Amino acid sequence: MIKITNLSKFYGKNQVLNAIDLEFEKGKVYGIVGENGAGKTTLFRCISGLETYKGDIQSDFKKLKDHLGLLLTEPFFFSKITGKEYIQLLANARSIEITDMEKGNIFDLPLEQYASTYSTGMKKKLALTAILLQENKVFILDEPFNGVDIQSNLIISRIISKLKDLDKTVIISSHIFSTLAETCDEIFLMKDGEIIRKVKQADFNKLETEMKAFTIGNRIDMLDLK
Ligand SMILES: Nc1ncnc2c1ncn2[C@@H]1O[C@H](COP(=O)(O)OP(=O)(O)OP(=O)(O)O)[C@@H](O)[C@H]1O
Repeated sequence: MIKITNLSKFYGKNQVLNAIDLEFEKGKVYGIVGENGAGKTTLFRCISGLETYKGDIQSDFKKLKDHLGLLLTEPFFFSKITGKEYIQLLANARSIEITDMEKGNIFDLPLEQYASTYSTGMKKKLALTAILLQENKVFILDEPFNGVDIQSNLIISRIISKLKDLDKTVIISSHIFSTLAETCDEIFLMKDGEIIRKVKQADFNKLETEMKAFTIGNRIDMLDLK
């Protein structure tokens, strides 16, 4: 279990997270939706220990970040590191020995190639493969479906279901509501750094309708297309 209490984050004078209270349980998949700039990535970075913050993040683990795999929206790789070396590097950080690299190569990536020369989607798939092979207990996936081909998206959906079955905690952000609705047990709606709705599976349809009405209702009249 991860319990976030009264979490706030400022960049200078700009408050980007405001008094967030959230709980994430084992064996559950959570979705975070919200417009661009709502604070999803910042929240993920705080949970992952990459940012300082005000408030409290408690977990069942002595050090949460030793059990957490974070997939960034745009993973970064140093030059002259092959896909294989990158996977090995992350495995070493958890003292895990990978005996059969090809078996773990779920997306069939060219692992002998430098990771920095991969395409956008390939980079995302490599970063995901590496955190999966780390045998983490908690996975935070920032827009995992974005920029990845259809077949790989299906694989990612299957992986998320499998992680749930393995009693892991999975937290995903996505702008594709239908994908989240198919995958998640609970969805949190963020706006301006706050969690404004916590919605269980039974009410996903209602949330989607509300979100669409809000967006279209406010914006469409402003369009003056010629
Ligand atoms: N390093 C930073 N320094 C200053 N401000 C930042 C920094 N990182 C993010 N922000 C600001 O924090 C706010 C939240 O950004 P964040 O990236 O968390 O949003 P998001 O919900 O993930 O957006 P998106 O859907 O576009 O990925 C934005 O106003 C952004 O400009």
